Amino acid sequence: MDKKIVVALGGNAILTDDASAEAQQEALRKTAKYLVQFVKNGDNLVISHGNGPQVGNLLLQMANGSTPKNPPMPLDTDVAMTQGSIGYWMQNAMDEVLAENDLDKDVATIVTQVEVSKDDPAFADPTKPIGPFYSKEDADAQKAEHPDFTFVEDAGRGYRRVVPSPKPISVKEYRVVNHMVNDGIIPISVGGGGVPVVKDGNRLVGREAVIDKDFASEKLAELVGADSLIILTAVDNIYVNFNKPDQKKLEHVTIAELKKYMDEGQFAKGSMLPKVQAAIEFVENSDHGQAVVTSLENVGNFLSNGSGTIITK
Ligand SMILES: Nc1ncnc2c1ncn2[C@@H]1O[C@H](COP(=O)(O)OP(=O)(O)O)[C@@H](O)[C@H]1O
Ligand SMILES: NC(=O)OP(=O)(O)O
Repeated sequence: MDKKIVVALGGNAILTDDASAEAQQEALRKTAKYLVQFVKNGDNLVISHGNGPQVGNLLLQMANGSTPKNPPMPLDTDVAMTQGSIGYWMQNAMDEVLAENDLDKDVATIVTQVEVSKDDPAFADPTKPIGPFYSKEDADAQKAEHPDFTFVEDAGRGYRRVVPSPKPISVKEYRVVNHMVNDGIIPISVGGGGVPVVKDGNRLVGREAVIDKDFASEKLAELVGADSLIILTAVDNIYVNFNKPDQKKLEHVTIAELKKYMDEGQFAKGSMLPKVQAAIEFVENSDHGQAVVTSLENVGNFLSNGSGTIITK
């Protein structure tokens, strides 16, 4: 009750297999029905979300339709555009579900800039998958057309374009987010990991990259002094020996235990590993905070009986 919580939404909260606006809005209406349970519980929500599929699709759309007079926009601007579109869908869905539940609350999206280092080694080593999956042949054909693009095989599901993903240092608008949440408003912030910017004197200059939304959510949770960082994904729990006959669900786990499992290589790079790293960082850097990894569908159980993976000091 009355806790400040940052909830990071995974890909399945927005996009299933249909990338139309209508289908994503429908998915977000379902998501909002789960999120409203936190509001009913008396928690003060800050919502964040990913944008990997959407920002990659936007780049493709712009590449296909661009002319010299109507040029494609750079990736930092594309991240801001997806913050706007997904934020609009999300706040619209939340408004509807809050009204259905007779909850008088405002929801608003903040275009959020996230500071990164210009020297982050990630700029020279693209790792963040965006956009659609390709067959090997299609990825090779794209590479021939755009030699500067990098494609990698993504967890046995096909090939995807990858872009740099620098680590967040700070969230420019965190005080705005904090004012809003302290005033009872539900902010949607660091969407798509936030717009990557580097400091140049008084200017913040956009950089072409996509920040991991779990890391950006962690940084925001730290900066607003959240009680919990809740990472919602497609599984109810983190597992050790995931998808093996002897897989074991983690329920209450300390950061020391989680680090040991991480060192054993239990968490897949690019999927569960960043969530585990973000959870550890939040718990380590906050006085009293806990991190939770669970699914949207399990939010009710988490609130009633604490089911999910709960990470504490
Ligand atoms: N050890 C693990 N425990 C639980 N899930 C894991 C583990 N390793 C990999 N995963 C996979 O990671 C997925 C979450 O990552 P991903 O789909 O990239 O996240 P997001 O929800 O942010 O889009 C889970 O749905 C699961 O399939
Ligand atoms: N920016 C980001 O982390 O997006 P996804 O979660 O969709 O990959």
